[in-house]
Amino acid sequence: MRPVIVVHGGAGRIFKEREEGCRAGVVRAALQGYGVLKQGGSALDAVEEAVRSMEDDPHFNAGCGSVLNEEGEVEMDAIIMDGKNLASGAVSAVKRIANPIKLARLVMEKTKHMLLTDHGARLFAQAMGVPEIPGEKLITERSRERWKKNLEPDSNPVEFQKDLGTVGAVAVDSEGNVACATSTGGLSNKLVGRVGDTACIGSGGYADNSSGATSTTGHGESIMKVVLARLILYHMEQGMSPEMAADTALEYMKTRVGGLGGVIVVSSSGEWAARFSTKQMSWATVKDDELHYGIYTGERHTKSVDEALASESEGF
Ligand SMILES: CC(C)C[C@H](NC(=O)C[C@H](N)C(=O)O)C(=O)O
Repeated sequence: MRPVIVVHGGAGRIFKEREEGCRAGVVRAALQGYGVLKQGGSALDAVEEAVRSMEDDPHFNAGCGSVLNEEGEVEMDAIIMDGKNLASGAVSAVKRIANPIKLARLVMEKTKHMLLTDHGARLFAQAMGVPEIPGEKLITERSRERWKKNLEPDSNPVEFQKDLGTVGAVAVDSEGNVACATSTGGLSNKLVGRVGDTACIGSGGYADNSSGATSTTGHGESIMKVVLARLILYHMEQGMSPEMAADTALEYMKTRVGGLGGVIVVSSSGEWAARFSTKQMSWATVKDDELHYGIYTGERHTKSVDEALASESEGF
């Protein structure tokens, strides 16, 4: 089996100033995840690495760069899932850690549970020796400015949720195992304690070797209503291609509950798709040593991995 990785850096509107940073960020994440797969690493290791890379990148709404809740704090959700045995781990409303995706993986591997939240997740992180960092380290100038602007009485709630950047990855490895990972700061100026789709199995992501893996982004409450990630895999089980399944599920979410979003999909046989009903979604994929990436509908750049790695080391 030839390995494949697909990543996204969030759906919605991406403002011009952030476009290049997003393209570079998803490309870097895809190349890093692919590097893991090429060295014989598992799909699980690859999606964790790709998501970790984007959590560390302040251009995205995950880890450093997360949006703030109504009280001006970062609260993050993340999930990881192994298509081999349907094991998964998630955390919700976690604060003051650099990489929620790593904590989600620890929940999967070191507990009998699947989702830990807030205070309990914090105790678990301490027990696992995950360092606590000052909350300010996760807050960028951009997210602070956005939060302040959203608090103004004449602010427009539609503008609140533009240009965010949730992150996710799906992969299939050389043994044919699939995995997914998703991480987010959620929605801007959300209520304290709001948990979105990202932490919820079947909504923010799902992975099953018998069909494939998917990671989602978009309006979380809509994604949860239609259980978007699992819905896509259901359509694939019924015989649809990843692209058709993604489009059908996104269309259903739009017509049934008026929600917009984006998804990345890989099938166990290595077919992939990156589809969205929003204006934009940053995405990148590597298959057969070829990198593809884009942001707008119909935009697709292609480079060989060698060429991409060379421009990476020159600073992209
Ligand atoms: C408004 C949307 C289109 C922007 C998108 N947000 C999420 O994916 C949030 C995540 N699903 C949640 O609800 O917690 C983004 O961050 O790019």
